[in-house]
Amino acid sequence: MDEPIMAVEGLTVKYGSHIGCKEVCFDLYPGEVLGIVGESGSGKTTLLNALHGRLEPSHGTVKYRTRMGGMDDIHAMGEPQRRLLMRTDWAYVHQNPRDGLRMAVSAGANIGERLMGVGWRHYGRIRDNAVGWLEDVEIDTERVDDSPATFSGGMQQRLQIARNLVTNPRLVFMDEPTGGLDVSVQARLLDLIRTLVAEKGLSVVIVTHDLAVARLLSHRLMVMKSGEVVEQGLTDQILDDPQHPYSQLLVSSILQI
Ligand SMILES: Nc1ncnc2c1ncn2[C@@H]1O[C@H](COP(=O)(O)OP(=O)(O)OP(=O)(O)O)[C@@H](O)[C@H]1O
Repeated sequence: MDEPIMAVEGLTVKYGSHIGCKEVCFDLYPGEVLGIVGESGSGKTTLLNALHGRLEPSHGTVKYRTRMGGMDDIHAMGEPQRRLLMRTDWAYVHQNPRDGLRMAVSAGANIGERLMGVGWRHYGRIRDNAVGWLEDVEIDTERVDDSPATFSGGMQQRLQIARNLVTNPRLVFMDEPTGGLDVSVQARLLDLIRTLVAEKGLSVVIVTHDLAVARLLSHRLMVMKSGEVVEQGLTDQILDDPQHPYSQLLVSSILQI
């Protein structure tokens, strides 16, 4: 079996005396998609932010397997090293594409500048790559010089995904990537994400309150309530036969998924 790409132990975040998330433990393996589900306020975003270093834990560790093969504690490393990971190995897809895109520059530049950030310099190659990615995420390549501000919500989200994946990250964090979109747009986007994740063998941690999204994308699920993980396991197992009363409540609140 592969070695984990991320290992999380006893991760706890407090806001003053208030618990954001408590004693979270899991290993994430290459190519695995982990869904974090739970109602609003259950600690999903707190956990996601602690995983990629934006939030400092009160205790516990998050270790990440670098390309060199070692496991580095991401809270012990310096900010420059974390930023480098964010530019190269990691990607972050925000719920609101405006938080992950630069609206003042063209769609092509949104993709191209990530490549420049990892050292690409040849304009023609950068542009060709950007155009290729627009095709991959089903955006009309004639729109390459348009500002994302002129795109629909679904197009903006697809552009954000292209901008994130162009540098071939190994680990992608997603925060409600289909939230706020129409159901039909959501379905197409989910399909695209599922295809890209499988094709590129990405490891993904995805936060969602939508169990249908979790069912479609994730191999494994973690159910959170009041900052604690109340159940974790294979997605199908949890959704078909939830053991914890809170998971049972979540699942029964969905009529059909
Ligand atoms: N900056 C903060 N300061 C104080 N408390 C916070 C802060 N951010 C979150 N919390 C609290 O921590 C708990 C977990 O919040 P969090 O945002 O992680 O939940 P969530 O599951 O992501 O919710 P949502 O789905 O609504 O985004 C909540 O009780 C919330 O009020």
